[in-house]
Amino acid sequence: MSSSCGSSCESSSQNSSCGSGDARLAQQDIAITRSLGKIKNKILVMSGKGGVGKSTVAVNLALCLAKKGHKVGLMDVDLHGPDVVRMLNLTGTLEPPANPDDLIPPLAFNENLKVVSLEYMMKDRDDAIIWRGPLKIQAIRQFLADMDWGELDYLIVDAPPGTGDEPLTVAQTIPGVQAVVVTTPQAVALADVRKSINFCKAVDMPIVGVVENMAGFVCPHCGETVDIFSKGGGEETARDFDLPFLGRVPMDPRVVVAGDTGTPYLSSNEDSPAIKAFDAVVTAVERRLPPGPATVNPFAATGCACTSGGCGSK
Ligand SMILES: Nc1ncnc2c1ncn2[C@@H]1O[C@H](COP(=O)(O)OP(=O)(O)OP(=O)(O)O)[C@@H](O)[C@H]1O
Repeated sequence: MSSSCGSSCESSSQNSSCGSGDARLAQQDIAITRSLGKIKNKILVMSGKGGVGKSTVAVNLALCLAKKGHKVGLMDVDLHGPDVVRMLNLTGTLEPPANPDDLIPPLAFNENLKVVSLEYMMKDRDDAIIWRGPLKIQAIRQFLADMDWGELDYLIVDAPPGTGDEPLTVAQTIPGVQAVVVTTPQAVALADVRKSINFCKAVDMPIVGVVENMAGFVCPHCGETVDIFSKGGGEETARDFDLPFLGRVPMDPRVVVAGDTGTPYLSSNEDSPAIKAFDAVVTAVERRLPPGPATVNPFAATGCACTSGGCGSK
């Protein structure tokens, strides 16, 4: 990647003490704005707690939007557990451009979906990244500056759980980014999701809405729903914070198999409760963030970005 400051800056932070640090950051900000300039909607998928299905939601959100004909980018900034490449069974590598000053084209999953993962920075898939915050921040910024996304309706960013360096960097670096918050319905996850919501408020990142994942298991034999992780907590939290509830996705063993084998469930044409649920979530996202001109804060002017006018949310 075309870093302009060489290795002496590698351990620098956003507030670098390197003599040319401020100028370099300003230059990088310009590069990021240019790289993301033709993207209408940027969505950070985040969760308070690990393992609630954030990457699954990010991947399926991207796939479903692409399936509906939108131009979509998917970026995995989970340095410690990048799963997107595996979930999509992407085998290619990022090719450096012929001219080092040119931007790097992301991998194409299909004609509507482009993908980039920080996993491509690792020599070996099983290598562990052992980096402190400043390096992570710099890596994400560099990736944002160097990618050639072109025109997109949606850029979906998958960040690690919690409110650490990665989501913070995304929130502070990507202009107009908005959050989709994923949770499971049980109390321990909900306690953490409230932190995520408060994080969004603190960094002034609008929230598109809350998704409740793993919301009940539909028995394939009798069709009865078993609420393994309790019920309705995500919707209740959304209501408590006056946020749109985007929908609930049930547990489905096929989602696990799909993620493990890299054969995305959403690209199948099955008519299952999980697929219908993902579809409903995507429709809710499309309604709140139409693939038209970008809006920086859809909640600021009218209190509600819902184009149907019927959601009742603030
Ligand atoms: N609706 C679902 N039904 C069944 N399994 C699911 C569902 N959603 C996610 N999973 C499974 O749960 C596991 C964790 O999901 P995922 O990796 O998406 O979570 P995460 O929140 O991104 O995790 P991490 O904290 O590691 O980033 C995966 O095996 C995934 O296939």
